[in-house]
Amino acid sequence: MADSAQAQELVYLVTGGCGFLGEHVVRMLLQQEPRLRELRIFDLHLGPWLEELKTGPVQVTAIQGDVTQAHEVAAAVAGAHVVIHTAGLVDVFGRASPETIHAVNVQGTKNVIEACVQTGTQFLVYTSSMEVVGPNIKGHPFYRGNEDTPYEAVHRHPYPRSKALAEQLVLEANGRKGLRLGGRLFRAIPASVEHGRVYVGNVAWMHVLVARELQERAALMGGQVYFCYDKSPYKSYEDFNMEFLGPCGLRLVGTRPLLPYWLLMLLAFLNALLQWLLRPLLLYAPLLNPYTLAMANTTFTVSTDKAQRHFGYEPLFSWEESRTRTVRWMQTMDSSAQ
Ligand SMILES: NC(=O)c1ccc[n+]([C@@H]2O[C@H](COP(=O)([O-])OP(=O)(O)OC[C@H]3O[C@@H](n4cnc5c(N)ncnc54)[C@H](O)[C@@H]3O)[C@@H](O)[C@H]2O)c1
Ligand SMILES: C[C@@H](CO)CCC[C@@H](C)[C@H]1CC[C@H]2[C@@H]3[C@H](O)C=C4C[C@@H](O)CC[C@]4(C)[C@H]3CC[C@]12C
Repeated sequence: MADSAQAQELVYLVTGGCGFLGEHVVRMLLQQEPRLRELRIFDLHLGPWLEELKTGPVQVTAIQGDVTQAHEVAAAVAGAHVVIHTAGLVDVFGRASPETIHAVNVQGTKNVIEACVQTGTQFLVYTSSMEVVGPNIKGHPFYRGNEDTPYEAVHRHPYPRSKALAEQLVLEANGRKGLRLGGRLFRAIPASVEHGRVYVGNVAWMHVLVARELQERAALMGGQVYFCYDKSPYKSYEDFNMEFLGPCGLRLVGTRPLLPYWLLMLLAFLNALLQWLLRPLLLYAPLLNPYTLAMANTTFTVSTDKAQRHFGYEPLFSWEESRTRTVRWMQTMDSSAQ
């Protein structure tokens, strides 16, 4: 728990607070934000683990709600000093309709912004996504770029489109008055295709830090975009995954893709066709579709220190700690699944 020497007077709201990132943000706030008086956790699905948080000095308020419902959002936001908006629908597999993705990611964000404006919450931190930038539909690589690197962001897929629209809304609102195994995997992606990954604990820490520093440095930080980053190595999507799957007993076969790209693309399109044909009967949402294959085969990594320069961000977890914690998390997930 955070040091209680400082006055506890702040009310934080975390939307999507029971999600993968949201839970880390919630726990990080309780550990790292000494000024916290109340922590509101707003989510469509509340987790049972929230109960264990209610024994500490900070008032933890669980709110079951839907960001697409403006009145529910307004009620949750009212009186909060800071809102960290992570609630979102992450779907590149075709599980949800484009309309649903838009309703949650765009309209939901609109509702959060309007609630902040209407109830006078000055500080809003929004969790965007690398896909707001790319890879674009032309497959242009983004090689170790930063927030200022020019890149033609062109999207047709519902998820990146929704994230780009939502991010734009947030930026436009800035300044508004009145916001295991022993298996083998067969390489399918060239090892040379770098993909950016960041440990969730460092992403959560960056959210907490930016929310705190934004209150003191609004002139500098307001309206800014910050890439999340840490010391995670630059690797292909599959090689990076092996950092965690290897210790769990899996092995990646092949130094080069075992199947030619055209065959993977054919399989991806067959999956998309099957998804379309089966939709009236059942939800078929495989990992491999034209969009995910293009994502996995397009170099997209960042190299920046903007967050360090603007608000002193340094990753809280080293690469070694991040890897150890992730492997441990995977092993607990595997044992609970058995
Ligand atoms: N996981 C990633 O790799 C990644 C990378 C970049 C950005 N993001 C962004 O981070 C945010 C969190 O992603 P995550 O990986 O934790 O996903 P997640 O699915 O684990 O968490 C999302 C949370 O939002 C909640 N939610 C969904 N719809 C809601 C609604 N209508 N009303 C209220 N709550 C709702 C879900 O119940 C869930 O708890 C998202 O905005 C996502 O776009 C995720
Ligand atoms: C072709 C397969 C052989 O192994 C590999 C398919 C991998 C894909 C399922 C993933 C490749 C890139 C991933 C996405 C990327 O890491 C960034 C994302 C942004 C974030 O906002 C949400 C998750 C995701 C879209 C992520 C999803 C999984 C991939 C497409």
